[in-house]
Amino acid sequence: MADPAPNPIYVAVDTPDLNRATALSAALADVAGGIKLGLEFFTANGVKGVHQVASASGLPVFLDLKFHDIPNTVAGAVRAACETAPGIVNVHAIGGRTMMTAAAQAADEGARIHAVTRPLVIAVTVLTSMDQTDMAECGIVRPVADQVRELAILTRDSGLDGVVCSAHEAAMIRAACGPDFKLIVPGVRPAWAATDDQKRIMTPAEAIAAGADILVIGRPITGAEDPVAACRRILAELPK
Ligand SMILES: O=c1ccn([C@@H]2O[C@H](COP(=O)(O)O)[C@@H](O)[C@H]2O)c(=O)[nH]1
Repeated sequence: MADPAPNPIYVAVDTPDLNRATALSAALADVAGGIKLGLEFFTANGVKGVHQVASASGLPVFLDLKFHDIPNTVAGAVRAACETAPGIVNVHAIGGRTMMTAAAQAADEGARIHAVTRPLVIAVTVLTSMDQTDMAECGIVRPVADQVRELAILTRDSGLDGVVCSAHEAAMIRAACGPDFKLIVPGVRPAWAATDDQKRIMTPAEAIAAGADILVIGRPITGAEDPVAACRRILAELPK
């Protein structure tokens, strides 16, 4: 019999509170596919905090620090991040080809230095909290989808493993970058959840149908009265 599809839900545990993050991650161990730790958690708790959450849940960790700096600095950050044994690390695609290539090479080196499995290296295209108006204010006036497409192709050509994008661009990137290119999709909102600051959103079922490999979902789960029940409810909404 074929292996069942992996649980695609990575819960964004966005809190500076190590005890809360640890308890939440442990509670979600049976209903989530992974834990996503970002800037808020890492700034407060660092490498030790990541180890604590990872061992509490036993789930893979997406270390979402979105590095964007000169190539040498990003490479050093990716090498250092490997100490946390993350399943996924990421950079901003807008940092360009040389920076992304350096990040990919640094993941090889970091995995060797820290004797861990090499993490996937992913690039953020355009943040899901931004729409056409936000982009225009930053001087980017072409359609968001065109910007995302060009950055996704640059990411693939730089040797990275995939991108962070909204579900709106998932099918287009899948067609442009191929079946093995990982599509990690935040900005996911069940019909019953608030939109918050996300602008390019889709429901979990729509995002999977569009081709997402991983759904990053935070507040609809972590802000719920019963986060485990909320995660289960989302899981039940996904196509079987
Ligand atoms: O384009 C992006 C890239 C990263 N994120 C991160 O995903 C989660 C989403 O949390 P919600 O509470 O479900 O909105 C959050 O940690 C962001 O930093 C993103 O939203 N969009």
